[in-house]
Amino acid sequence: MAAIATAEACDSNAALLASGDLRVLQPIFQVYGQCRAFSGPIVTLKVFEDNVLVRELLETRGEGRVLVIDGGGSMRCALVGGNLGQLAQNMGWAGIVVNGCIRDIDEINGCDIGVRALASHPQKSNKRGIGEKHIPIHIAGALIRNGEWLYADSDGILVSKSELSI
Ligand SMILES: O=C([O-])CC(=O)C(=O)O
Repeated sequence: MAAIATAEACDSNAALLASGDLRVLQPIFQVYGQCRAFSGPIVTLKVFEDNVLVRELLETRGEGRVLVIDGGGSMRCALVGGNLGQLAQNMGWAGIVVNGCIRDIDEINGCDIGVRALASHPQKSNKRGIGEKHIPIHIAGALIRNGEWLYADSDGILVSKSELSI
């Protein structure tokens, strides 16, 4: 997929930024995974210290989409680890953005996907299966809706109401 540079996208889409159709996530994320730049349609998920639904979604075909998880910013456990990173790669997801923590960082850094998360944490999450898929979420100062587009590179992360053209 042709990469769109986030800085260039901001410079050339001032009207979209002003209207809110293009949003810049606050720079709170650490960079993990082999793909420093990635983009795709967004699948949203809201959970709290429970990653059963994360696995459920990553077991479906990614088709170049990006899973964006609102984990409530919890610093008490990891929502994604090496197994789920490998699963995401194998199922064709472009990347995962986590408002929360991840673990098995060395394994995740070997996966051919892009990953952003707040931090690493060695402890696994609960396995109750509680959460909501495909709902609007609010992370890093931005509202994110299922089906919108995400663009991430070394400069930051953008969310766009529709696909951006170069
Ligand atoms: O299963 C989990 O809770 C997450 C994990 O450690 C992995 O994906 O390897």
